[in-house]
Amino acid sequence: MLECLFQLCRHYHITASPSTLIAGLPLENGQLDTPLFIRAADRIGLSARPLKSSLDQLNKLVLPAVLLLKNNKACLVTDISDDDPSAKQYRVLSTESGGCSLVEWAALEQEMTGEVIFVKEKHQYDERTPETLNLPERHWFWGTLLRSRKIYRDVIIASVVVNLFVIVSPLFIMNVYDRVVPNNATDTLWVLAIGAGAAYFLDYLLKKARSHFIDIAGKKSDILLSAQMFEQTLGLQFSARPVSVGSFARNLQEFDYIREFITSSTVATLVDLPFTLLILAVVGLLGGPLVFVPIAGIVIIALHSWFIQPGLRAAIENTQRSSAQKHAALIETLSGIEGIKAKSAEGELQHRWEQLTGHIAMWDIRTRSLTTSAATLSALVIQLVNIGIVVCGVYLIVDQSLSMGGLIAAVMLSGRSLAPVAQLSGLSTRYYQAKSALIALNKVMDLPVEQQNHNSSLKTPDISKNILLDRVSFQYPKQHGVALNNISLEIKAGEKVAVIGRMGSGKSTFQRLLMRFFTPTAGHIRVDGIDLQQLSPHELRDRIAYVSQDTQLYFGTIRDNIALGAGYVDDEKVLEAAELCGVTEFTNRHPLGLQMPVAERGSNLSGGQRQSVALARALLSNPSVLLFDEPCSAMDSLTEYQFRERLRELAADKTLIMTTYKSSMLELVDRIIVFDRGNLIADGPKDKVIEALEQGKVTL
Ligand SMILES: Nc1ncnc2c1ncn2[C@@H]1O[C@H](COP(=O)(O)OP(=O)(O)OP(=O)(O)O)[C@@H](O)[C@H]1O
Repeated sequence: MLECLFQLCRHYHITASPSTLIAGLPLENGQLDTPLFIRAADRIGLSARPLKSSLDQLNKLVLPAVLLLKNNKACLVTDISDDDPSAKQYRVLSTESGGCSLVEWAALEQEMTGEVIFVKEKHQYDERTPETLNLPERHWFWGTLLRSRKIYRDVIIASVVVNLFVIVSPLFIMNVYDRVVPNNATDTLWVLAIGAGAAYFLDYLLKKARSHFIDIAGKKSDILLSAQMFEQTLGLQFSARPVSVGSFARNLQEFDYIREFITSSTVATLVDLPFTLLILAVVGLLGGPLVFVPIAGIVIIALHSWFIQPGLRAAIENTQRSSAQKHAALIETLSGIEGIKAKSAEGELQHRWEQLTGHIAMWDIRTRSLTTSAATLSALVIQLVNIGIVVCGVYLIVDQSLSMGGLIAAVMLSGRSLAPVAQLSGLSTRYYQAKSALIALNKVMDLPVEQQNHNSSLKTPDISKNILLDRVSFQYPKQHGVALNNISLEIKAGEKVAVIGRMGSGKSTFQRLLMRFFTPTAGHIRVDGIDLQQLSPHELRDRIAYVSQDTQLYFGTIRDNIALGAGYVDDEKVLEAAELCGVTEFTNRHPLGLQMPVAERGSNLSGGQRQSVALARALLSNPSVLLFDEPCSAMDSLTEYQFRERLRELAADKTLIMTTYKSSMLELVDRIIVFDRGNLIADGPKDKVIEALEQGKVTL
């Protein structure tokens, strides 16, 4: 299917490579399925719709279409030739050569599964036709909820009927008191009872169906929204990365409040709220002026809810902010526990933790006390309204303007009219929690991501070509001073270069810019004459073996960690990379070999072992550029020696750019670049630069 999508790109003249098309998608075994195909197509401006269709139903006007074939295969049909009506032929784009072939009806029909994905280009306006009415863009949250609008429409219809049934019971009781009892009409009683019973049974079914539908809509939105949020988190530009991982994670977790808000109880209360007016109208019809008693009750509850709003808002805001702070402290402590223990700083952190917990508890209690006060007041008001209705009703009965049955019906109905209003305070708590969570998430969703348009990047040229830095400067966001200052240099294909300099001189920053983790604040980086910004970051990174100073390993096995991001790879290739980087030195001693478990962040491995796994991972895809930041800093001298010798062979036909403090590693390079405080202070053949350093002509 990926190949069909790639062919569709060619068909519609969209520039995108296969790796850009699937970048960031949750593929299973490296394959696209129908939902993922639709997602991938949507990102490049194509609209894809899967339908069940037979080959005969396929009309050439709706082509191109992707035909799903047996054995998980697919083909792209671009035309139907019906010159000869007895033998229709289908023009199928060949995925290998990009050429076309004509396939007979019978051959295709035999292979088809019956599912066809119709694909068309979404219309794109260009800058010559600017927007005039500034129509709102589809919001990530509301737009997703809108997708379930049909379900919510059914929920509203069910709610109307459910609320109509609310008046059944009071009317039944009224008729029993006013007509059945005075006339001993037991037959009528049974007719009424059966009618009311049937109505209640229907009411039960509708309520069940309503909550089921609300849950389905909520679940659907939940899955879509969570996927969008995670995609956004993974795609964030490095420059927009949150200051605190812990509080960022907490903000994402607050999505739970939104989830709660869009599920059953809240939505049902919200939908029931307007029907209070209908029930009040029935009370008015039955009891005339009696209706003013529940209205007074509603006004008191609503006013109380309104008065507590500012306090509630403040309490919820403070609870959520302090929870984010607490979460940030927890993550920071857990990730740096060794340093804390080494300095016996547990007490300090414990103090900070307890202070935060106390602060959260204080605001939590405030939220609860406000919500409870509203709930208690509502319960009191409902009781008082009942008494009020009975007292006023008796006067009306004495006045003969109300029947006994009418009074009982009015008491029952007024209780029902107050029920949704009584939930207002609980509703507003959930509303503010969801609103605050939505604001925090809106900020996350507005952060810039690396690749907004998956079809706007150029296909990455072979980056084994020259890499040129043209007056490149870079300053980290919210930092004083530049990390790199006006750097111009060219690294030729196949060159072996060491980047050296004192700590903080900009060596790692230089590599991060080459990886496009950050964009230069001035100047340009070009690969084969093309600005790095025009290239797809995913493709670019696929072609560079990058190993950073902080080796990152993930929970799983050594094999999982080596094959990370590579999709399906042969065991042989994994073993080859593992041997090359010295991983087998320690996995061979383990009973599980390459299946040896790795704890989170690789905490069960030594620094050197982590480094060798990271190197094996980088070298697995046989890239054309090797970009290493202190590759052997944590290795013992024997492992380093063995790695160096193997790297010498491996890097023979590749470009090697390596930062190092180890003079032994300089054996691998021909050229040395020296940085100092972000400036390029020396660049030349290895021997000359070393000589200049020794003679003090270049000082670090
Ligand atoms: N993520 C970051 N955010 C803000 N500033 C940073 C960041 N990373 C590095 N810096 C700053 O940029 C400058 C260059 O750092 P860089 O990591 O490139 O140095 P380096 O030469 O690799 O140092 P070392 O040899 O110690 O790793 C330093 O002043 C550092 O404080």
